[in-house]
Amino acid sequence: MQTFDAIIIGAGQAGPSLASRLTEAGMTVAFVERKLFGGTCVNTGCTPTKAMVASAYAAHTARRAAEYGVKLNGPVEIDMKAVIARREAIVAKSRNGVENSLRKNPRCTVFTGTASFESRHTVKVGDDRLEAKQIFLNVGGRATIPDFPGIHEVPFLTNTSLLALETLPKHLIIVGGSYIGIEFGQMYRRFGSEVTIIEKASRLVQHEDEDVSAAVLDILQGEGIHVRLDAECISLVPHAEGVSVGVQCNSDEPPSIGSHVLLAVGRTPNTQDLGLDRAGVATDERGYVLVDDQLRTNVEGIYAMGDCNGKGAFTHTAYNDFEIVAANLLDNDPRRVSDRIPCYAMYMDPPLARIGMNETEVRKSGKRALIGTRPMTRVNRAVEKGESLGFMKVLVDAESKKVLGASLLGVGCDEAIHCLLDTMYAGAPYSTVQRAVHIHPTVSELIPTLLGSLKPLD
Ligand SMILES: Cc1cc2nc3c(=O)[nH]c(=O)nc-3n(C[C@H](O)[C@H](O)[C@H](O)COP(=O)(O)OP(=O)(O)OC[C@H]3O[C@@H](n4cnc5c(N)ncnc54)[C@H](O)[C@@H]3O)c2cc1C
Ligand SMILES: NC(=O)c1ccc[n+]([C@@H]2O[C@H](COP(=O)([O-])OP(=O)(O)OC[C@H]3O[C@@H](n4cnc5c(N)ncnc54)[C@H](O)[C@@H]3O)[C@@H](O)[C@H]2O)c1
Repeated sequence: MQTFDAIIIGAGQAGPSLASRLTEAGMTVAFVERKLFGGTCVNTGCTPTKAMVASAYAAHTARRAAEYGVKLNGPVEIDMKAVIARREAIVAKSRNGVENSLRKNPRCTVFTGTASFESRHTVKVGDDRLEAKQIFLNVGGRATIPDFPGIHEVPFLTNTSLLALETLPKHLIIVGGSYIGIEFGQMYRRFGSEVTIIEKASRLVQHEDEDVSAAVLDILQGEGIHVRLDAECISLVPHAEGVSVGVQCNSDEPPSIGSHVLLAVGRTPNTQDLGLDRAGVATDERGYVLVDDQLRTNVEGIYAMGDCNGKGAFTHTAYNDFEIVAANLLDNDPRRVSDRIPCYAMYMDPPLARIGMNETEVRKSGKRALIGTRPMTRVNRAVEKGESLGFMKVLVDAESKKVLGASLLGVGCDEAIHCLLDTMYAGAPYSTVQRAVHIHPTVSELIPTLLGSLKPLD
């Protein structure tokens, strides 16, 4: 048995930073990772996809070159091997950075393998048995593999295996019309694949407002992506061209025939092989570790951070979990999950940025509110760049005058939205941003104008 002050399981977005803080505070740490340092975001999530989104954007802009008065001496061609090499160079730098910082840390001992609990304070990794009073879980999640009829008869792809594909799919069928489906769908369309997105809801990104879903659909269809909605019953059958994806059980709607199928229907937490029952750690029915507002599980000394606790599903929420745990344990600062304001972006082009409540949620809440909307065609910078698709929408509490939330779909909106987000964190009224002088020409400069257009939400 090897004894440490702490054991951290999983090198995702929270664990490595926590290892640093704990060892700086003089503690000894056993760090366990079974596969790739940096976890999902670095290896199979944010970093590789955003690197490929950048390549796809370059291809898209090159195809539009003539609109900008730029001549190309031939059609735009994609070199997938070069796209992948660029992506992998970016990923490797990040992954190696995380791994090296852990291995170089003299107070941190790295174990490679799958960790599972033997009891509340002991964990097994291969032949090693580790013991600590404090144990931190940062085990993340993986693509959900639904139990579709025929699923085991076709070679389906997930976000991980698609990244390993070196050739361009002739026709990529994507099941799931949310973040992963849309980001990959637009990217592969721009690389030259035919793409069909199949979604069971009656609209794409169903958790967004209807006008946002409609604008996203328009943009994707405008690039030649086929979208099939209300797909209630997916089935998979091998086909001479690859795979046939049935969408309905009770009607004779034709299936979609493609060369490859990507499953993008959500994530499953990596908690089933952790032996949580042997430690007595409680999970919900989907396998997410139950935690309180300071990320403590029901067992003293065991904490869960990142996607595996179901309180967030993003890199920034996983990192914030590290900050919360470190602040409570080391800084005598009672930070809490409930202090954070929901925020995220979907990296289609143009990006969709979201903070706080959307219009549907505000209406449901019954709050008296003000709403402002503006099309991106009113943003000079977007027009000058030739990228004026999308719109901005902001909601404000009619009484407190504080920003309730915003949905910004447009070029640069993933950055511009932070002036509203920071106003929310500051607890300041919307007039603070409305009166701020923003730089011309930027996308952010339309936000004061947007706030000047607020009207009662009827
Ligand atoms: C395609 C895709 C694109 C994404 N894009 C974005 C984006 O643009 N922005 C954003 O904010 N989020 C994005 N996300 C989500 C983001 O990747 C995750 O929210 C984030 O990585 C969660 O981090 P984590 O620390 O919870 O766990 P992870 O990063 O998943 O890390 C968990 C680690 O634990 C290890 N592990 C698991 N079980 C064990 C065990 N028993 N023993 C030892 N090690 C174990 C795993 O190998 C892994 O390395 C994306 C996700 C995907 C799939
Ligand atoms: N930009 C980002 O921050 C980013 C990018 C990619 C992924 N992510 C993270 O990864 C997670 C997973 O993303 P995701 O897109 O796989 O999941 P998701 O849960 O966001 O969306 C899944 C989609 O699949 C649909 N679906 C579910 N079952 C279906 C079925 N049987 N047939 C057809 N459609 C079905 C759902 O209606 C939904 O639209 C997200 O929650 C997000 O946190 C984030």
